Amino acid sequence: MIELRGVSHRLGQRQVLSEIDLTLGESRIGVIGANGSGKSTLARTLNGLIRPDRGTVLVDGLDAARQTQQVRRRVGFMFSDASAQILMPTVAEDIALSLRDLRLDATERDARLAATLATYGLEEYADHPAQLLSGGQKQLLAFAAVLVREPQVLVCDEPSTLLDLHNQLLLRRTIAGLAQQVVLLTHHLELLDDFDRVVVMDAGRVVHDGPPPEAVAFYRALMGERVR
Ligand SMILES: Nc1ncnc2c1ncn2[C@@H]1O[C@H](COP(=O)(O)OP(=O)(O)OP(=O)(O)O)[C@@H](O)[C@H]1O
Repeated sequence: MIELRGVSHRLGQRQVLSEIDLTLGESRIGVIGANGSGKSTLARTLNGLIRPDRGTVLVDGLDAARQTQQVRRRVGFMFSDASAQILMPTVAEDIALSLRDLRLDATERDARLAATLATYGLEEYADHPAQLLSGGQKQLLAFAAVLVREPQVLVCDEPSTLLDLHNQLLLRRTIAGLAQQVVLLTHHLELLDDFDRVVVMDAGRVVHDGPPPEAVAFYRALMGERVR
């Protein structure tokens, strides 16, 4: 369970988040809104990547700004550019790096690595140069590297931006199959069809919060007004 209480944040002259109160308990939650509405900033507060100026973010009662290490074990974060998340030369090394700070014994570490490679169809690429994977495969590697840590929550910031239609469908299927709670920021509104809840942001505030069809309709109407 994630709770945001009175979360506000300024970046430069701009009030990027204003008094956000949210309790996020559903299994699949989408966050939508115009460019610059504050989605990424909000997402980054969920695992302590950004410490808000005011208010608190609690993950299972842990303060994301203070108990950051414990919160990061619970909340995995995926950035939109999968290439930027690749830190090691090969696929297996990159996934293994994610496990390093968990201090698992060698048997457990190898078992998790093997199971994760298999789950994401990356077994035959284990020793492959990670930067030479296709865009979709890099996305799968990014999923693997985050999920091998077995977080309880996965926050994905625009994971579909660079993907073709086939890989978007693959992403949708991958997300649908996850045991984790998922918070997904996206401009691909169709990814949210089967979600439990969609939060609409505008100018740093939550302006709508509800089931996907209503939330998407609200967002479309809001954007429609702006282009008139
Ligand atoms: N380091 C910074 N300094 C000043 N302003 C910033 C900084 N980082 C982001 N901003 C501003 O904060 C606002 C919110 O940005 P944020 O990335 O959270 O929006 P977003 O809703 O995720 O946008 P997008 O859909 O384009 O990814 C934007 O106006 C952005 O220009």
